[in-house]
Amino acid sequence: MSASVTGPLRRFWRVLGSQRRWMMLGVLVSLISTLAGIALMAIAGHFIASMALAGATGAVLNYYTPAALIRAMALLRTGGRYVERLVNHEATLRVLSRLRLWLFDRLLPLAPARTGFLGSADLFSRLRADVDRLEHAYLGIGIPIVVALLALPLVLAVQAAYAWPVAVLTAVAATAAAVLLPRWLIVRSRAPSEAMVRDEAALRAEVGDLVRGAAELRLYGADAVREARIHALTDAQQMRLARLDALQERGQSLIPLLAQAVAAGTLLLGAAAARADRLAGPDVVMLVLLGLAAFEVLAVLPEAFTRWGATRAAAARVFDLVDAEPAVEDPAAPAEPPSQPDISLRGVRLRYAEDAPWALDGVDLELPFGSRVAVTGASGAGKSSLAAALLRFQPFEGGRMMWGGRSITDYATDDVRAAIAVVEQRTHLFDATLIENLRVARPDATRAQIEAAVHAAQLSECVAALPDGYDTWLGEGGAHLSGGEARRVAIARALLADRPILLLDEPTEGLDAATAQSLMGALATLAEGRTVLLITHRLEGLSYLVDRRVRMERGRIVADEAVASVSVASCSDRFSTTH
Ligand SMILES: Nc1ncnc2c1ncn2[C@@H]1O[C@H](COP(=O)(O)OP(=O)(O)OP(=O)(O)O)[C@@H](O)[C@H]1O
Repeated sequence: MSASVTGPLRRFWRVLGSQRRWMMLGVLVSLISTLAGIALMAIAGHFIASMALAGATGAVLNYYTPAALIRAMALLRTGGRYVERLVNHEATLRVLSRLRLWLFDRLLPLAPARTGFLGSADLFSRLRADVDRLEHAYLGIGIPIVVALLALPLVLAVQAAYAWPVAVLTAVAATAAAVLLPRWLIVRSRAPSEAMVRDEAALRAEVGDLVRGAAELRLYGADAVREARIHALTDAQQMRLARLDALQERGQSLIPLLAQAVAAGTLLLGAAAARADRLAGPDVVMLVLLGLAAFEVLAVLPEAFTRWGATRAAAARVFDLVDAEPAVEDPAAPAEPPSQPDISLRGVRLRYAEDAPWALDGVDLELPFGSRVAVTGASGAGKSSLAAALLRFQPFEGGRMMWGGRSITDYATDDVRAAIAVVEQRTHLFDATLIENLRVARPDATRAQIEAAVHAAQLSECVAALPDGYDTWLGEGGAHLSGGEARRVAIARALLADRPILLLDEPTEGLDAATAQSLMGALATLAEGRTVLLITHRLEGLSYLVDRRVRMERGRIVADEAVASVSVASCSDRFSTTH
């Protein structure tokens, strides 16, 4: 089979690592039980024919040996099937967990710069549906094909030992069933299978969008258009499924035809050999049954090969994803993180594609440890790009960026990120309990540390009002919290993480003026003793956090000025005065 047909699947095999041992054990047990089934049929046929012949001729027959063999094969087949289930169940679970962990390990360094181009639906589809398909490759494709390829030569060898023309006949028909038919099926099923895998993600995205945007669509009367698109995609998928089913059925109906032809041919050849005294009557029966049993093993191949195209497409999509290079690579020997992360940018340039305009076009900025600077500017000025460069999510191309007196490129990206706490407008809250959401920032935080952070973020009252306190489930995206409360959770996280640099990206955007005002104390407490980099369109209402302001325009810093200090009672001050 050509490399383009097997390539992604071969790579998938290599990814499985030590789990391959379980898969090979599964194949071995399946092979044993399959061979036991074939032998059972052949020996039983031989035995019954011999008994009939002995009855007719009055000859003496040793039936102890065949009877014992039949019993042994029956036990081996039944026991084998049972063990096969157990081993293959274990192997499938191991394959799935190995694949998911492998995929997550490779995806994490790519986020967000390299995974952002995929919609969440597409990413989810690759993580779920494509990996599920690969998991089924083992049971649905691997086992049937490998067992058929290993069992067939053994059947042929036994046939050849009795009558080589019968073995040749079976081999020719088996080649048609095991090589030509699969080739035809793979070629014919490739286009619909690949389209099916691709459209699955599109369908998921459409349905997700329809559900999330249902109110908007209804309001503007646009739901019919969306529904029509979903219907069209569903119909196309149904048609492809029907095409694949028809192909599989056509393939499957050919196998019994070939089996019958082999049985008839074997009978003719066997009868001729029996007449010439080269073969006994019961041997002919055994050969016919051996041929039929061999074709039973081949009968599952059409299904396996029609699945091949979709599985190969799924493997290709998964590899496509993980083969993306991380946007920023770690150095081979990262430097030790500095004790004091002073930041200095000189002529830093950044763009998102080779032919894209510069998002940062020669930025000079000094941020010694403890400085408190606001970066302002209109939409598209380059504020978020500055943050992305600092967080090492995006590489910068020109100039230099120093971190604690050394080039930032000398440090591992994770070490740089570990020094920065981020509070942004859209902090992600997980569909989990409040305490789990807080522990994201510090998995080993003690209860006392969590309570202190919650207190400083002025979230205590909210926690007390929640039905299960810290164990309250927050819902998808923190749906059960108000915007202000969600922002306080983000602040509590940043307090727990306790990092020297604080990056605030529009920390009060989207909140009403009163809620934004009520966050002042918590934000002021969070900012205490750290470098503060505040990214905002408007400094109004946030100037208490900074003492300097730089203004950006088209990727450059065009103004750098002091901000009159505004003092805000920090959370700790407030609490000390009220107690
Ligand atoms: N992920 C991205 N891919 C391609 N271009 C991008 C990306 N992010 C930003 N840009 C482009 O880079 C330029 C600077 O955008 P950036 O988001 O840094 O500005 P901003 O000042 O943060 O704007 P806003 O306040 O609206 O977030 C813009 O032209 C923008 O279109």
